[in-house]
Amino acid sequence: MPAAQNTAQNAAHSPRVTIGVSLKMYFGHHETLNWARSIASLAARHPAVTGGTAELFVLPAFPALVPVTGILAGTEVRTGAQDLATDDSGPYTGEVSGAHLHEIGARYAEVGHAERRRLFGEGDTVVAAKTAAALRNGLTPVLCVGELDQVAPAEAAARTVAEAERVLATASHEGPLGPVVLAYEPQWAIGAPRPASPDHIRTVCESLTGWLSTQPALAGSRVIYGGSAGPGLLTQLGTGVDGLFLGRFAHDPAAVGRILDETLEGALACPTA
Ligand SMILES: O=C(CO)COP(=O)(O)O
Repeated sequence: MPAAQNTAQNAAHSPRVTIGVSLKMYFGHHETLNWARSIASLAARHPAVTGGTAELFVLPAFPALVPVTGILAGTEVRTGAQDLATDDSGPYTGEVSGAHLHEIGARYAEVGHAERRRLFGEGDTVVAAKTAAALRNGLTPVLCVGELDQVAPAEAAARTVAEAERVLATASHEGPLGPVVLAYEPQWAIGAPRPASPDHIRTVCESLTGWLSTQPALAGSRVIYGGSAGPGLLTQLGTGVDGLFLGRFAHDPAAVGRILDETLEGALACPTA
């Protein structure tokens, strides 16, 4: 397909910027619902969302998924879970299956976050099994990848592409792959005062995008950056990344509004097919 036609099709079918928010375990229940109401009202009127320049997804805690999905119904904002089980039903105390999540309206499931790897001992095998569980249940995996220690951008890119390749190759043994959101989150930049440098982020995200372009089974995937991301970063990044994965800096809905404003500024482009 000629490049111009391909670009035109992307513009027609996929929003240019993907903005995800994980609330982690920061908010109580009522705080979560109030935040979701603010995001619903923002999304209903913000031209980036209503005009399709930005797509927004939010990942609340499990108990808030049903009410938050209800609050956001009628907007273009989708919801998802911060985790899911490797299996679809059975004796797995405390777990929530992908089938259950899809049934209640979730459309995304986060897997492989650094906090789950570090605090809950999840390794590549579990992350791959959860990725496969999301895909077979109609959920888009938000697969977090990223180097542990701060290293040079080229080394970070090599490690991160290798991680994505490893996890997705293992997931492919369980079933067909499909579009994923690859969330590049350098582990050292999570919960930090500031994000990785724009040069670092661009180098790694462009490598991930380049690798994805060689993987037809993952066509339609996106590459977003997370790790102390907030207002101003998209503008600094310009091209080379498909969006952001927000944590603390989305707690103030006004900050989400400022980030959506940035998606309208025109300097951003979507390099991912
Ligand atoms: O881990 C993150 C998103 O999943 C990033 O969190 P912070 O932006 O709070 O560092």
